[in-house]
Amino acid sequence: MIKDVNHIGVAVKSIETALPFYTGTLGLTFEAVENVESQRVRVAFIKAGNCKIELLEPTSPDSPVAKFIEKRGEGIHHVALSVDNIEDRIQDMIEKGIQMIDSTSRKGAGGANIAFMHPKASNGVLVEFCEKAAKQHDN
Ligand SMILES: C[C@@H](C(=O)O)C(=O)SCCNC(=O)CCNC(=O)[C@H](O)C(C)(C)COP(=O)(O)OP(=O)(O)OC[C@H]1O[C@@H](n2cnc3c(N)ncnc32)[C@H](O)[C@@H]1OP(=O)(O)O
Ligand SMILES: [Co+2]
Repeated sequence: MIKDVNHIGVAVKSIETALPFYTGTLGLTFEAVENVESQRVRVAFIKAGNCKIELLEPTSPDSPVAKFIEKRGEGIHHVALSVDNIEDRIQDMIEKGIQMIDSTSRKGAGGANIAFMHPKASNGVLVEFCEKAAKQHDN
């Protein structure tokens, strides 16, 4: 089942430069920063009620986020939806003819299982399915 919006990914050139706007100007709470090697990004999570903003800073020039910034500049990169049973959700999409970038889940930030849908399949929006690691609590 698709439950709610887990986070909004925002591509930034530098977390250090971008963070003060979210924490200082907007007054939101910084949660954690983490290197996600498999995606070649450093991420910072900022709590916004029940949702999060995920700042994505590329750690390699050929990473998806670096390519995105080069083509489109900084900005909203993806919408992550919380799901139960991610492998079933992926299969369901594939059966419905939706182009998934990941046909099985990968490890994302905080040990979550994640999978991306191609933006061409979802009106130009990169959608991430996100299944929380067993240890994580709800938000
Ligand atoms: C840490 C983790 C977590 O939350 O736990 C994360 O979020 S990691 C977040 C970072 N990881 C990822 O994004 C992994 C999944 N993404 C990818 O595999 C890639 O970025 C693709 C989405 C397949 C695009 O790669 P590709 O090499 O095809 O690049 P490309 O520049 O040629 O893009 C092909 C077409 O997709 C569009 N496109 C590219 N990135 C897009 C995005 N974020 N949102 C909407 N459209 C996008 C391009 O403008 C282009 O459209 P036109 O053809 O019209 O010009
Ligand atoms: Co994400």
